[in-house]
Amino acid sequence: MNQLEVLRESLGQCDEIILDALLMRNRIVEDIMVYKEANNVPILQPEQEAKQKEWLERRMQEKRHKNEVADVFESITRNSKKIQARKLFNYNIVLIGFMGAGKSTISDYLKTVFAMDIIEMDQIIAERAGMSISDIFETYGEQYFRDCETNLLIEMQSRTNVVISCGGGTPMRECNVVEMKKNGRVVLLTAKPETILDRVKDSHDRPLIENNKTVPFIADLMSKRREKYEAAADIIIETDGKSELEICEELIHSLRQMDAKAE
Ligand SMILES: Nc1ncnc2c1ncn2[C@@H]1O[C@H](COP(=O)(O)OP(=O)(O)OP(=O)(O)O)[C@@H](O)[C@H]1O
Ligand SMILES: O=C(O)C1=C[C@@H](O)[C@@H](O)[C@H](O)C1
Ligand SMILES: [Mg+2]
Repeated sequence: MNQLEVLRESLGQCDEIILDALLMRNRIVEDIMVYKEANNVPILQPEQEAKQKEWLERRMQEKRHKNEVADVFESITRNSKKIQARKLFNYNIVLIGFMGAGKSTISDYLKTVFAMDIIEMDQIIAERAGMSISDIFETYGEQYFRDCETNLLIEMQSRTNVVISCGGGTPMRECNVVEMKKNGRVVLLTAKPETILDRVKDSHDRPLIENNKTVPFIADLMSKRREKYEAAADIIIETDGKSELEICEELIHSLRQMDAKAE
């Protein structure tokens, strides 16, 4: 063997070690999930990721290829999150609820903890149309916008482990609810009108309440929509006074309970 062949063989041995370690690591990630569920330990422990980052930082001090190694570990972490998510859910999570209930906030958090892809329905429909939601309503009418919502929900049925953050009015159309449920569990996020007002009072991107940011107006619109929201929901989570972590933990727990009953 010449030197090049020897080096290539050594590289191959390294790859074997990495591959075996990765396969073992992935199995352990799944085992941890099983243990947590069986022993009622919180599924989400974000402090654990911070500890792993600190460990890597310490181990790589003064070492060469620090950035390249950090990049590999980032990918390992991201893929571990995806493995955890797939172990928990083999469907999409569809978030519905009133403006300001926290659909986008909770989607972002689920992306952070489970590396799930997010579908912000309003944003995607606006991007595809090349205009704002208000302009779509004005130019093509609400019916057209609702058709876009229905088509996007149908499109998402070919995906799994995606978080779909619906528009506030998406579940008002019955056929949208039918499409959501074909490959998704529907999670209704709620909050009291006072909480909603407090959350949305400083933003100006919600045309339906822009000129009516008062508790009575929000309460009235909410009560008109409540029945349809609740009818669409597989699970309901009250978000008042709860952190993102608490809401997501409750969401995971309730979905898992629901899946266990269905089995
Ligand atoms: N659990 C929470 N605790 C405190 N603040 C929250 C919580 N959830 C959301 N918020 C805040 O409330 C505001 C509205 O939340 P978010 O944009 O996620 O609502 P949304 O349901 O996506 O609304 P929309 O239907 O208008 O898109 C944001 O500023 C967010 O930071
Ligand atoms: O509540 C609604 O009906 C709407 C809420 C927004 O998310 C947008 O989807 C649109 O402005 C309609
Ligand atoms: Mg949103």
